[in-house]
Amino acid sequence: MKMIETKGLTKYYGKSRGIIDLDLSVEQGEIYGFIGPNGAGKSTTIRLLLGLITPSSGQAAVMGRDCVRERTQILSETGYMPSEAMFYDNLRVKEVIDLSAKLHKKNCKKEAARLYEPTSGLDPLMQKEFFSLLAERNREGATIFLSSHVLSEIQRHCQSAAIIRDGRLIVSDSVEALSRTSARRVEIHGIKQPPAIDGIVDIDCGPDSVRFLYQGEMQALIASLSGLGIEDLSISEPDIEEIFMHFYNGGGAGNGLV
Ligand SMILES: Nc1ncnc2c1ncn2[C@@H]1O[C@H](COP(=O)(O)OP(=O)(O)OP(=O)(O)O)[C@@H](O)[C@H]1O
Repeated sequence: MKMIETKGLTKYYGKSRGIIDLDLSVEQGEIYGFIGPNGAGKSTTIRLLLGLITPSSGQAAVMGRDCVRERTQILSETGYMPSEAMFYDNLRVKEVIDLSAKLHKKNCKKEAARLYEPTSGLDPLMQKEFFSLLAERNREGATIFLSSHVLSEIQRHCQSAAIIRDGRLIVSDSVEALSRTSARRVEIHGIKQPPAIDGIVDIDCGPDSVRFLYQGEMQALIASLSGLGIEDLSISEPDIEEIFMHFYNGGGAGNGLV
């Protein structure tokens, strides 16, 4: 069963854009990441899923229930923890999670779906506790929808994810597919400028080294380096933050990774 499904979901606040034409699909039992910068539309989407606001157009369903007509049932079966909950300093993470469940249902183990906007204001130890509790709830059967602007967090804890920017879906896929790229992070010591070939972005020149992202034939890169007096060379996979920054910025919906 689809735990969350939206089709063409759109919300305008007067004339200002909330989200536009959002299609999401979250399977039962997933920990699903929802990634986007500030103002992208993450909270708007969650408020729509909980039926707290009504869409301008399009549909949304949680556990097969319509988010407008069946909002009361959705609220009684879903846990929601907004990021602001973390500002109650004297509550422990577990207490906040359980409180959000108890607000709606006595036995949180039976709870079917949970929506979180969690980690602002959490110190690293609390974050660790938070994610281990989420994993525990997930093992008990809860589907988790985790909204965040921290990509590495999503990469570590989610199976699938959607990336949203300026109110629109950029891409949704398994985290593994989202992290896959042919681009490489290259660091070279002994030169001050990158080699003169195509496919080089994000150049960072040091006094005796240069770092960049390279997308292209490895042979072409190696050939371009010959005779440059290189002392050391390392080639590694870029992390998901770099992939997002350099290969999703400016892309439209449906763009695949490089
Ligand atoms: N009540 C409101 N009235 C008018 N505009 C709003 C309202 N709530 C949100 N917006 C606008 O909708 C857009 C999406 O905001 P939203 O809060 O959903 O983004 P977000 O991704 O959750 O951001 P953040 O990570 O900062 O919480 C923004 O441009 C925001 O200014």
